[in-house]
Amino acid sequence: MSDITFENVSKSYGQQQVLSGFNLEIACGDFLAVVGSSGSGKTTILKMINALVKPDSGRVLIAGQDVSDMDLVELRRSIGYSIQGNVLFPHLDVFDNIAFVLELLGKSKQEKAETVTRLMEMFNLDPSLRHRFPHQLSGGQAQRVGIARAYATSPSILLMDEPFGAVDAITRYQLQHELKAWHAQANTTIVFITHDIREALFLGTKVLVLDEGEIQQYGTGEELLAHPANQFVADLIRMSR
Ligand SMILES: Nc1ncnc2c1ncn2[C@@H]1O[C@H](COP(=O)(O)OP(=O)(O)OP(=O)(O)O)[C@@H](O)[C@H]1O
Repeated sequence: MSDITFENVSKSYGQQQVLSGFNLEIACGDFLAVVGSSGSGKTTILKMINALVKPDSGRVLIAGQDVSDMDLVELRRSIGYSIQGNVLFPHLDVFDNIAFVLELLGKSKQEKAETVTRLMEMFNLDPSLRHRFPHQLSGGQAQRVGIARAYATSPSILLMDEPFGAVDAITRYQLQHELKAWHAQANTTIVFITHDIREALFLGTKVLVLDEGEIQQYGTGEELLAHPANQFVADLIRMSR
């Protein structure tokens, strides 16, 4: 497991400043749910952790090491990345989608088979789905395959950008419960982006409320519910009821 630190990070896209002097400490093994309005900088923060976006100034550290000094292949291997919607390779079946990175790493046939079997069990995918193609899966199954693929190398950090945004309410509910139960017994730090404060409060061991690149509140769900730091957080929580 690794802790993640943002140290005085600033980021602009052209004229638009998204983050300015941003500081954040994410502890090992936490499930951090980041919630905030559209355009508040959530995805920018997430992508800085796996160096898809680079800060203009300041540093992002994983276990004390600046990500910009790390080997990109190593870095991305140690960080799983799961995003919303249709992310599977359409021409590969479930097995090959999940085994994709293992194949790149040159793992043996047996190792791939064992890992895929374990991951399918872990993420509640029936073995009969092994040779289905993405278009033959339900939205929930496809999302589970996407998460299994992101977790194929047993990364110590899993980044999830609205992974349940594209599925129906019942599937979303199931996936939320499965993910929460799985995290409770996994040695993985999760950073999970959502628009939904209810989802954030349910899943997060910590919740970060963001607005226009500024942290409005950072604490446990209980802390947010009992002591909203400002009107923005109070309004957000009112919406969840
Ligand atoms: N590559 C880019 N080029 C230019 N502007 C960008 C780029 N990426 C993001 N932005 C802008 O930066 C701001 C923050 O974007 P970001 O994706 O981090 O927000 P977000 O909170 O994840 O939004 P959403 O919830 O809508 O996905 C937005 O105004 C967005 O339009």
